Amino acid sequence: MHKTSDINVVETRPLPSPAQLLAELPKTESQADFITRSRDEINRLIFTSDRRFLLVIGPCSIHDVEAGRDYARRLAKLSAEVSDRVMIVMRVYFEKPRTTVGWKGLVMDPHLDGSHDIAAGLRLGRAFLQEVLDLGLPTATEFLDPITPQYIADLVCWGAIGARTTESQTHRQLASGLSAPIGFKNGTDGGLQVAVNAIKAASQPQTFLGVSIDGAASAIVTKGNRNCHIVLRGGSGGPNYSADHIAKTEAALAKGGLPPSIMVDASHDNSAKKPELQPEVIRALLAQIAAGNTSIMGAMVESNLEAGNQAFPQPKENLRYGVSITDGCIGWDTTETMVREIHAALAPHFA
Ligand SMILES: O=C[C@H](O)[C@H](O)COP(=O)(O)O
Ligand SMILES: C=C(OP(=O)(O)O)C(=O)O
Repeated sequence: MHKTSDINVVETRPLPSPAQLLAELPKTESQADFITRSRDEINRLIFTSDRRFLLVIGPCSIHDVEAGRDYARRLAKLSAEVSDRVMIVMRVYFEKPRTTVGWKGLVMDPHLDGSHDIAAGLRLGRAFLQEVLDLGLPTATEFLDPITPQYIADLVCWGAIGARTTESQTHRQLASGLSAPIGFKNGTDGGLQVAVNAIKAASQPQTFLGVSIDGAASAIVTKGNRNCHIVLRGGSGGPNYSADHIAKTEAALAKGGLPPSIMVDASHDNSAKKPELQPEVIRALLAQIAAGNTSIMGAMVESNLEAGNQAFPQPKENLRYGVSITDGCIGWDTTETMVREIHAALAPHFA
């Protein structure tokens, strides 16, 4: 008989079940309290008239947990300094969507050598999220693989569905069952409607295929996640954070029956992938807020210990410490200056 399946499959490697990993690295009671409080606070900033600014900031991806730890410690201090007006949430991104191919993140390839030791990646990711939470920093991540959330989503305070997957039914269904607030990026072509449709789909009950906490193939039945919003990240036609773009986004949200709540990603196509332009994007947003805008509730910034990025793959021993191996970031000095600038600019709203 002709073989008709697994023709292109080389190997199927068993993974621990989500329950096994959760038992190995259990969440503490204080982490659970902190996650719940952080999610509530994020939802207040997204959906109420609370004027604190939600800033999702951190490396494009975590590839070296030692550098990630160093970054998180610095960010925790900075966060405490500005917390009366700015709520800082750290980007702890472990899964990278690729335009074609490339390193897919710490969960998929933790040893950075193409060995794709996913079990080790999930373990490393879960442990690192706990370290960040223990520093008093809420965590943000992108959900890409539909099974990964079972292993880590209980430790995530805010999640993103990326520009390449906002239109995917699989990701909308997934978001409908997630417990954290979720930001849907606009499409890579700049299209807003895909994000509006995604927010609507994710808010509804859904049934889809997934794995249970014990790792068994299951039908997952969700209630719908009502805590979703749009993230503007620019597109192939250019940036989309100008007052005119914000007004168009407000109109698209209103037409979809959604509240006017917008996060702007200062990176990606909003800075033409030139990381050093991110502070200018943030300044433009602050100017709109100063002029009376109330729909811009927060921003996203890609920041690391050192500015820029470095080529990858390359031998691990040649990698420069604290430099992104995915998209370019602003460095720590610029980060501090920019965050303090946001804090100062918001003073009039808290007088
Ligand atoms: O944020 C990261 C990247 O923009 C995203 O993963 C796509 O990367 P790529 O176009 O280099 O594959
Ligand atoms: C991949 C990312 O963004 P986008 O989906 O907007 O390209 C990201 O924020 O890391």
